[in-house]
Formats: sequence, C-alpha cells, structure tokens
Amino acid sequence: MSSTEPTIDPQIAVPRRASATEMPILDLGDWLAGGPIEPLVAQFKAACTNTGFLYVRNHGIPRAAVDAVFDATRRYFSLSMEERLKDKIDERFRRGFMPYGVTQHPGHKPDLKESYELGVDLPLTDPDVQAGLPLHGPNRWPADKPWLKEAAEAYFGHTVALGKNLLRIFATALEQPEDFFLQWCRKPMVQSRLFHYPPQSSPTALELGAAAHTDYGMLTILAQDPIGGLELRTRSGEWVAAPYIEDTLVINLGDMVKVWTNDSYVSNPHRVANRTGRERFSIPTFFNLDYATPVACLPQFQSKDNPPRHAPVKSGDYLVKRFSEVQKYKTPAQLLAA
Ligand SMILES: O=C(O)CCC(=O)C(=O)O
Ligand SMILES: [Fe+2]
Repeated sequence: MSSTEPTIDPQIAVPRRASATEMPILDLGDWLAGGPIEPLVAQFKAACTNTGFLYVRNHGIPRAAVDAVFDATRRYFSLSMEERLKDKIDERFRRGFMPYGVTQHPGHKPDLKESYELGVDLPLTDPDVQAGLPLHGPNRWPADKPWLKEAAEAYFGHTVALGKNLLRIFATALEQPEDFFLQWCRKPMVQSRLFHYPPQSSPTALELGAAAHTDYGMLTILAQDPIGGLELRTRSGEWVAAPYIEDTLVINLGDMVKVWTNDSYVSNPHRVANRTGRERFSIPTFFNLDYATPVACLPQFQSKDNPPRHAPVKSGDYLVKRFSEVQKYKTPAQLLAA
C-alpha cells in the first residue's frame, strides 16, 4: 500500500437488535380512539430518558399511504440520473432531488444516499416566503410525474398529523398543557426526505449510508422498508440495530429537545449501514416548530444547582445553522449576496 492511499477503517461490526427497553413499541390506538393519554406518557418518558428512540404502532397513518409513498419513491429512483437532475434541489427552498455527495458529516466521506425533499408547501405570495424566511417556500415537483407529488404530499399530510399528536404526548410528559407545542405549529418547519441508499458491502466507520449523527430538531418520524440498516447508540455507547417492524414507525428525538429539558431527554447518535446487498428506501419526516419558536430550558429542569446547560435558541435559526454544517449549500444570505 502506498502512503498516499487512505487508511480504510475495519468493517464495522453487525450489532445486536435493540431490546424492548432500549426501543419500546408504543401503541397509540387506544388513545387515538379516545382513551387516556397517561399510559403513553409514562412509556414515552421512559424511552426519551433512555435512548430517545421508540416505535409507534396504530399511529393513524393508513398502511396504503405508506405503501404508496414507498412505491413512488422506488419508481422515482429507478429513473435515469438525467431525468432526476431535471428537478435538482433548489438552494433557497431546499425542495427536490438531492444527489449523492451533498450531505457530508465532518470527518466522514459523503453519505451514500440520495433523496427527494419536500416540506410545508407555501405559495410564493406567502408573506414569510416574500420576506425570505429561510426554508419557507413551495414544494418542487416534476410536472410529468404527478404520481410522486400525489403520494408524497398525501403521506406528508398524515405525518404532520401524527407529529402534532406526538407533540401532545410530549407536552404532557413535560408537565405542560397538552397543546403547549401546538401554539408554535402555525407554519411548522416539517420536512420529509424520500431516501434511496445503494447497497454497501463493507460499511466502514468513515463511509456509511448515513454517518453517525444526531437529529437537530424536535421529533423525527421514520418509515423504513423491510431492508433495515438503522443503528443507534445506547447510553452505554453500544451500537444496536433498530430493525423494521411491520406497521410501525420509528420515532426519535432531536437536539432541540435537550435545550427544553436540560439534557434530561436525549437525542442519541444513529447511523445507517446497508449491508444487505439490496437497495434500501426510507422516509424520515423531521418535525419542527415555527421558525420563531423560543426554545429554552423549561422551569422544572433547572435549579440553582442545575442551571441551563444550553443557551436559549430560536428554532429556525438553530436548524439553519445545523443544516449548513452538513449540507453543502449556500445560505440564503450567501445567495442574496451572490
Ligand atoms: O434512513 C434512515 O433510516 C435514517 C436517516 C436519518 O437518520 C436521517 O436522515 O437523519
Ligand atoms: Fe437521523
């Protein structure tokens, strides 16, 4: 080996499966049908203070909507690169096709994934869009592929509804009124990403489908296909697998939750290693509150002996900063200056 060749990390170990304590399955069915919230709140709290990861079932998103968005995603990524590049992501609104190489975590090779991105669809006449509020704007859709818009926007609508329901459980767990977070859901910064991961025969710690990272915002709602490949780090530092479980979605917390709770609720690192030799598809929805939401440590998580460990942040400013650290875009300010 010549000295100019990069050092290849040893293949990372195949982890064991997460236990039911590390990733409990919460059944939302009874509550969504009018039952009490308390049993769910207790399970939610336990998961959030352990790994920050859990599964939900009977979550209210119809199976047909999930199947339809996966079908459309597979169909879209079977198109030629030339075809997909017609809808290459625009830097201002960040909607559309994002090719390989855009997402790169510090110290890692670019993630081995490509995506199609969508969010809350705001017209160009919307006052916040006109004012240039970062990431606010219209979705971008290929006019000749109506099936993509149809399936993705339908699924998106369902995940927004689920996200708001999860925020009710979350607020109750934080001893706030059930609708506490919903006051900041006027134009919530929700983003869905339709992901395609190619097969990867020898994942290394340097090159993965998604390098180890924490999510930035409040809640992530992840639909994955039966291929699996999602792994999370437990509090003891062990990597464990979060496999596909039929009719469930994975929920995990983002870093903003650490600000609200002074690190009582955790946003654990996770990664994707697609070792199956087959293509993998997954659809995370990142649920975030309105741009101007003041995120700060809640009173019950601080005291004289335990002052806030994180400075208060404005939700949107924080997200924009975190995005710019891993995605090679220009910021809106740079675009305006260009
Ligand atoms: O694709 C997955 O399973 C997870 C993706 C992920 O962690 C992310 O995009 O933040
Ligand atoms: Fe993530």
